[in-house]
Parts: sequence; C-alpha cells; structure tokens
Amino acid sequence: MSGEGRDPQSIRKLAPGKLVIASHNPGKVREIRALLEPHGMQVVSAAELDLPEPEETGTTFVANAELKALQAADLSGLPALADDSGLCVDALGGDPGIFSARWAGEAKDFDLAMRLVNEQLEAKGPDTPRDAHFVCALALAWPDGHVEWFEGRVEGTLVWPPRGAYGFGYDAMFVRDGDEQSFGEIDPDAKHAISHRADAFAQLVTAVF
Ligand SMILES: O=P(O)(O)OP(=O)(O)OP(=O)(O)OC[C@H]1O[C@@H](n2cnc3c(O)ncnc32)[C@H](O)[C@@H]1O
Ligand SMILES: [Mg+2]
Repeated sequence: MSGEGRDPQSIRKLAPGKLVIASHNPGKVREIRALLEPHGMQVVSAAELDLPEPEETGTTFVANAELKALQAADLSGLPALADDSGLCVDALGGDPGIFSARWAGEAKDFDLAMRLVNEQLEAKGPDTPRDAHFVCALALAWPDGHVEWFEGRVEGTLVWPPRGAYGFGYDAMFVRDGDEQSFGEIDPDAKHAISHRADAFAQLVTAVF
C-alpha cells in the first residue's frame, strides 16, 4: 500500500547498527525483534532506554507511527522504528481502528476490548457481516527528522468466542481469509509470515536494506 508514487531511489537506506523499537507493547516488540534480527540490526526497545510513551494525537495510523518514531529518534539519537496498528471492522465504520489500544482501557484488557467489538457487531443484528482487517503502519525515523513509512494489511473475519492463546491484542478473534485457525491459534512464526506486520515489514525490508 505504501511506497506508491515514491521513487525507490529516494528512499533512505538503514545502515547496520543500533535501532530503537519505539513501542511499549511487549507483544509487538517481540514480533519486531524477530523480523529485524535476520537483517543484522541490534535492536533496543523504548522500555530498555526508558523512553516516554507519547500521546497518540494523529488521525491516521501513519501519523501516529511517525510521531512515535520521531520522538524516539530525537531522544535517543538513534534511528527508530515505530508501529501503529489496529483492527478495522467494516460494519463498525472502521472502528476500533486507530483507537484499538484505547478500547482496552487503562488496564490494557483485551478480553474486554474483544468483547466490546463483538457486542457492537451483535447489536447490529444477526446477519451483520463480520469482515475486518488489521492495518500496520511502520515509520522509520532518523535523528535528523527524516522519515520513511510503509503500510501493510491483512483481511479476515471475526469469530466469537475468541480462540487460542498465542499472539496479543485482538488475535484470538481474527481469522485471516482462507484460513481455519485464528491468529491466536497459529504459532508466532506462522503469523510473522502472513500478518499485516509481515506485509509492512516486507515493504520496509525491500526498501531500506
Ligand atoms: O503504541 P505502542 O507503544 O507501540 O503500543 P500500543 O499497544 O499502544 O500499539 P498501538 O497504539 O499501535 O495500538 C494498536 C493496538 O491494536 C492491536 N493490534 C495491533 N496489531 C495487532 C496484532 O498483530 N494482533 C492483535 N492485535 C493487534 C493491539 O491490541 C494494539 O494494542
Ligand atoms: Mg499506542
């Protein structure tokens, strides 16, 4: 999705070395580490550097990813990669979307967030389509303020009750189109190959390494 209209020659390359993962979500940090380590990057997390969690004031996934990456690059003096992602449900007009983390409340309770999504779908009637997609925007920022961004997605359907203990967030209620198992039931390596994050990473890897 991203990169359209951008000249591949003009995309800044990432030199091997230290890279900050500008995320405070341990599930994401785990996935991003696994996706980056094969490319020779030394990954440090925002938590390890004690970086603050910025307020996500953007109105798009890309804008939020950019603000998180820019803040971490500025404070650390290192290139920084941020991920802003979420679940978009067609019948709910794209909600929870950029508010996916916020639907889980202060306690980051995703059993609650998944229940809210399901209740809102059920309130729309029994024949309401359960189509949804995950979006992942990645922003890579340098301390001089340069940013590259990429956006990936994966289409699927929401099931109820949630299934499986792998993954995080809304994984247990999401079944990718063509699959039988939810993202909560497939092991992490399998998810890395097919998820919205995998899609965005494939674009990033092609462009910046
Ligand atoms: O902002 P950071 O610190 O990275 O961590 P966060 O958890 O707040 O992350 P977001 O602001 O991007 O919110 C996205 C939410 O969408 C959900 N989400 C994103 N990717 C997901 C995935 O692969 N599987 C399940 N849920 C996902 C998850 O619950 C996240 O908390
Ligand atoms: Mg967040």
